[in-house]
Amino acid sequence: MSDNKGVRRVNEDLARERANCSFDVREITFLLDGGENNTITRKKIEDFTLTDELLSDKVPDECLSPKEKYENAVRKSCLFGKLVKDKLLEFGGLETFGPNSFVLRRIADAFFKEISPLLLHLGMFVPTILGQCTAEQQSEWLPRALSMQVIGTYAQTELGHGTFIRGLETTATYDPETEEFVLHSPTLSSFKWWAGGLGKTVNHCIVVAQLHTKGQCHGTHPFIVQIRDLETHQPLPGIKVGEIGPKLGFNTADNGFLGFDKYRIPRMNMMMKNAQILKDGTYVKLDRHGKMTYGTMVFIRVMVVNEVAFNLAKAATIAVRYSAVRRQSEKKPGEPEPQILDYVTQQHKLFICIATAHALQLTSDWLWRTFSGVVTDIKHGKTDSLPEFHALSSCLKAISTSDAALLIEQCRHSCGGHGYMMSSNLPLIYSFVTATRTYEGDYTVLLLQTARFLIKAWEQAEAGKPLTPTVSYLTKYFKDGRVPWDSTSEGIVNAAYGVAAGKISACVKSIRNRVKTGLSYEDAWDLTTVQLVAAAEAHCRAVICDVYRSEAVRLTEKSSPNVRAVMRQLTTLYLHYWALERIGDLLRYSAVSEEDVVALQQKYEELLALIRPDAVGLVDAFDIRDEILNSTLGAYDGRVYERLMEEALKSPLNAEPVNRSFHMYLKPLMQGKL
Ligand SMILES: CC/C=C\C/C=C\C/C=C\C/C=C\C/C=C\C/C=C/C(=O)SCCNC(=O)CCNC(=O)[C@H](O)C(C)(C)COP(=O)(O)OP(=O)(O)OC[C@H]1O[C@@H](n2cnc3c(N)ncnc32)[C@H](O)[C@@H]1OP(=O)(O)O
Ligand SMILES: Cc1cc2nc3c(=O)[nH]c(=O)nc-3n(C[C@H](O)[C@H](O)[C@H](O)COP(=O)(O)OP(=O)(O)OC[C@H]3O[C@@H](n4cnc5c(N)ncnc54)[C@H](O)[C@@H]3O)c2cc1C
Repeated sequence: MSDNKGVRRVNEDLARERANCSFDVREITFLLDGGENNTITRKKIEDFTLTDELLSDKVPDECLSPKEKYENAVRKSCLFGKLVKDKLLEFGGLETFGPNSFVLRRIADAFFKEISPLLLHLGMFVPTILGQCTAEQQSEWLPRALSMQVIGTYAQTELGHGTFIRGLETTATYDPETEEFVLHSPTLSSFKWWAGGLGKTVNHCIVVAQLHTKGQCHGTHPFIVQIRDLETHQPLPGIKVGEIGPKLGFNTADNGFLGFDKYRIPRMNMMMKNAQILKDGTYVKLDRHGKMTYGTMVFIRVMVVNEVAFNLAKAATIAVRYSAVRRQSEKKPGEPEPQILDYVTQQHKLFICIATAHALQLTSDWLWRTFSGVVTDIKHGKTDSLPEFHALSSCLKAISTSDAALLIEQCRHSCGGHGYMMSSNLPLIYSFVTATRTYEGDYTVLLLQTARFLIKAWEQAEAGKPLTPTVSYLTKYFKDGRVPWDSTSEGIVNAAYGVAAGKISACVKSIRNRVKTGLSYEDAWDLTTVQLVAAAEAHCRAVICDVYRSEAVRLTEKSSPNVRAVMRQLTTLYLHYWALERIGDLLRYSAVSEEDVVALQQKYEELLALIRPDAVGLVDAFDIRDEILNSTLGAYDGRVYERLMEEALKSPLNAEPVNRSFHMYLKPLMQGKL
């Protein structure tokens, strides 16, 4: 399925793997895409966007200077932006920012090895206009944003505060005389810091600031602010803006800083869907829930689960194909060197990556559907489902990003030395994904948000009150005592819920015991946070296991027997992997015995052997084109060594036989003349 344009010889081992695959690869591709029609549309979009003319880079990006890299990324962003503007919206209008945006994201990876400086424009500026503006404001800003007349970003985080939004220091003070807001950065720590594209690219940004009117502060609110002249691109008077410097990744995203010196914007530039300032400065709150201005963050947390699933699929594709091509060592004296994929330890490193990519993809699709329901509720004025959804999206964002980053690094390890090459693309995939664990809410902080919800849910269960769907298991496991053990998939999911319930119960006891000693509730909570994070993690793992298992069963109801078999092997592998990883928890909270543990391990190893012949087929089914994979190790044809050499020869250091540093430094050193 993947692109293998031109008739090039496919590596023999890969060809044999494909010939031996037990199922029709396309069938799984359709499942993962959400149906054959989606696959057809995606491929059509990929075919007309991924042309050599748009993508060709004479020198690899990683060999460019930071400035050249940025300029190349802007060039490609404009080509990509024009494509989106001219053609891609035909595929779904504004819906492009729904499910089809995943296709856009996928294609974007062929244009940018790192990040587009315009990612935040499409990823956060436009969604915030949709989520935080009134209809009137949307009609003013949306057409200009979608046609790229205004280019924006989302500037919330400051030098001094990222997590604690209520602690932001930038002020927006309303002046009824002129009907304007005065934006000001009172301290160094109040400078906006991090917003993608802010450093050099954008001319507008959404600024989150403390709103002051009539001598009162009403907390943080979003404002649309023009920061650069549309003609000259010079920063406007009262604006101090620049780029924050090199980072572990994201180096083409020109993340920026921004300070205001009593900078004025019109009253109507406050995004007024959830709160308004009347002309005379009266504050009108429209958000009955209180956290609706955090909506863009919730939206991105949902998107990020899909984002990391896709990136893990890329890493798994690279590592599995490479492991089928690479031969090393010998299993028995004198035997030919085996494919490294034949080492059971290699299978242990990699098959969990394939299964996790499926688990996260199916969970992400489910989360997106749940999110759409919440959005519909909100449109009808109902916000009751928001606390549960905030708890759910927070933990899924935290666990999916953390798992994906660890497993992508595992894919890199599994490729030995060549995995360390930038041309393998594994370092860039890792540097991108590891950032997702931090941005849009740090891992620990988000799990603690989920824990707040879980503790409240436990108290509700105690009081005999009804519980919302994702915590309804607490009623079942409310009583003390171990969860019965049953080694079926359903049994493992139940045990995972039992572990979560046991951990939540332990947290409640800890907090109460600490309060009994005279501590305040806040101090008791704080001292229990290590356990609370673990409880939220256990809850989230149970949800992922449950959703993955049930969605895989549902999706494969009409599949061919072989596809159903391999999909079942993967879900079972995933459940066994996590049961073994968390065996201490199971021993504490369930009735699992030592013999059961031995049986779990044995079954896990059997599953590795069963999946082995289908491993290449499974990663082919992700159907990620070579242009998107961008990898010397993972291309469809498996010409690994040829590609490594071709890329090495593009290094600027190979452009001349002798570098001038020889004459300037080495020779004088050799001759004792330095
Ligand atoms: C080509 C491309 C096309 C398309 C692209 C499409 C998609 C792109 C996909 C991915 C994007 C990729 C890349 C983007 C790259 C980088 C972007 C990065 C951007 C950023 O990072 S923006 C900054 C994000 N910042 C954060 O996330 C900060 C985290 N902090 C918080 O969220 C809050 O401060 C925190 C920690 C939740 C606490 O808030 P606060 O102190 O105000 O609240 P309390 O703790 O007191 O809680 C009060 C109460 O409120 C509840 N609550 C909190 N948050 C929410 C919420 N969001 N929704 C609902 N309820 C919430 C909380 O639970 C408490 O409830 P309780 O009292 O317990 O009942
Ligand atoms: C690549 C990248 C891109 C970004 N893009 C943007 C952007 O476009 N726009 C934007 O506004 N922001 C952006 N950010 C900022 C990002 O949202 C924040 O960095 C993130 O929310 C974490 O906040 P922080 O940096 O303040 O970390 P901190 O909160 O300072 O965290 C540091 C440590 O303290 C711990 N900690 C903090 N609070 C608590 C607590 N209450 N309980 C327990 N532990 C705690 C954390 O767990 C962490 O270990 C970006 C960040 C990165 C890395």
